[in-house]
Amino acid sequence: MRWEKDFYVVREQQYEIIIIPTILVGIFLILLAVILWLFIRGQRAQQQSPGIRGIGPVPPSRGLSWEAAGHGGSVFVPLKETSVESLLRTTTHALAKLQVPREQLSEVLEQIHNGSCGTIYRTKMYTGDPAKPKSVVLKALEEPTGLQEVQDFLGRVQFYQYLGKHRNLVQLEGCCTEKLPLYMVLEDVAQGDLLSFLWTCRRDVMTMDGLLYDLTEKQVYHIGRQVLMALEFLQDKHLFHGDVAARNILIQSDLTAKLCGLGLAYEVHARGAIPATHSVPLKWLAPERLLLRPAGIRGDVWSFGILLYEMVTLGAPPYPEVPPTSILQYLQRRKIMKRPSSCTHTMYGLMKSCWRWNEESRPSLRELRSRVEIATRIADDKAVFQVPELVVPELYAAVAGISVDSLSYSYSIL
Ligand SMILES: Nc1ncnc2c1ncn2[C@@H]1O[C@H](COP(=O)(O)OP(=O)(O)OP(=O)(O)O)[C@@H](O)[C@H]1O
Repeated sequence: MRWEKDFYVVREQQYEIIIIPTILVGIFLILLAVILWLFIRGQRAQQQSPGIRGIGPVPPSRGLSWEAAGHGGSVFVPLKETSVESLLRTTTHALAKLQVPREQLSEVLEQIHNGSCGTIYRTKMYTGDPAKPKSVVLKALEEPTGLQEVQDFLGRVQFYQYLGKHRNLVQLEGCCTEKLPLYMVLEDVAQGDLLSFLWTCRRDVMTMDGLLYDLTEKQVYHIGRQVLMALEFLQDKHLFHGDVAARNILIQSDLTAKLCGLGLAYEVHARGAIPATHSVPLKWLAPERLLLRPAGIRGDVWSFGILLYEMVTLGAPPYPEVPPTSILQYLQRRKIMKRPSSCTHTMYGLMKSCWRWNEESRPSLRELRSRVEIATRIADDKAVFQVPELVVPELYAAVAGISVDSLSYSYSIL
């Protein structure tokens, strides 16, 4: 019996000899695995960090130059910052020359539009003589807002800065970007947009704020020529507008035209392509845009033809008999709008050249401008366009395929 007892003692000691080293080796292996995992994770994070921290603009495409895509004049704010405050701190420094002290702006804001990147207000800016404040328009980005929206807004400010001044583009006067709400301060083109002007010309209104509500053929060419000059300016910077329409042209009392609605031009500049989220009313678009093919300045030439149609019809919706969603099929049958009765053959000839299916066959902006200039010489300066029917904005919006909220027409003058 004794030998049996001894045997058990020996076996118990053997277990200890086997189990303890096994546990130790196990712990060692687990520790090694954890250390290895931490090391690999660190390496990966290092490799990925530029992509995670800086979302830069998509590389340019369709012949946009590196400069035009926002790299030439350090136009865009990289999203390196992790909070709105630090982003504003960094960018405000870059935009120092444009900063307008907030106390120069009146606190009384009159809302005039709900724009695509925030509310648009009219207010007064006190720069010199307090008795002579200047009327300005503010595009505002108000709280609550996110980092992406702030970056986008700042990108738009820098886009205006990059564009520089042109008589026929709405001018940036400055900005307030050191804290929220952010403001883009624009010159006030108080008479409003061309579409509202055209609709008012249908009414028995003679003048308002110094603007004569009459439109002759010569004036149509005068406005058209200015729009072409603004487009040439954009083209020289390897840009295009992408949304040429009467609703995106502002006019002054002396019929100076200023192109606004530069949102799409900014998007293309920043991202190198038209983002899928940016919708533009279909009836103004060239076939290549409707077919989602690469767009360019010749698409603006097409829309310029529609703009001429809008002017001679005093703001009628294009293709009134075609539902907006059927416009591509309509154009694919090689159909274009008929000559409005108020339109001369010369002007209709211009429209038709803009509406050539093949974009290369359409005239260049310079060609178009010289044709407009020649046509101006013989254009009628006496007869005013007349359309007796008044516009019902909701009906117009449905036929034109645009949202009624995007119209700036003041109901008070209906
Ligand atoms: N400088 C201005 N002077 C007078 N009215 C203006 C001015 N800027 C904008 N508006 C008014 O606001 C409307 C919308 O302007 P705009 O298209 O520039 O802004 P948006 O909707 O933010 O477009 P986008 O994103 O394309 O710039 C215009 O049709 C006009 O009625």
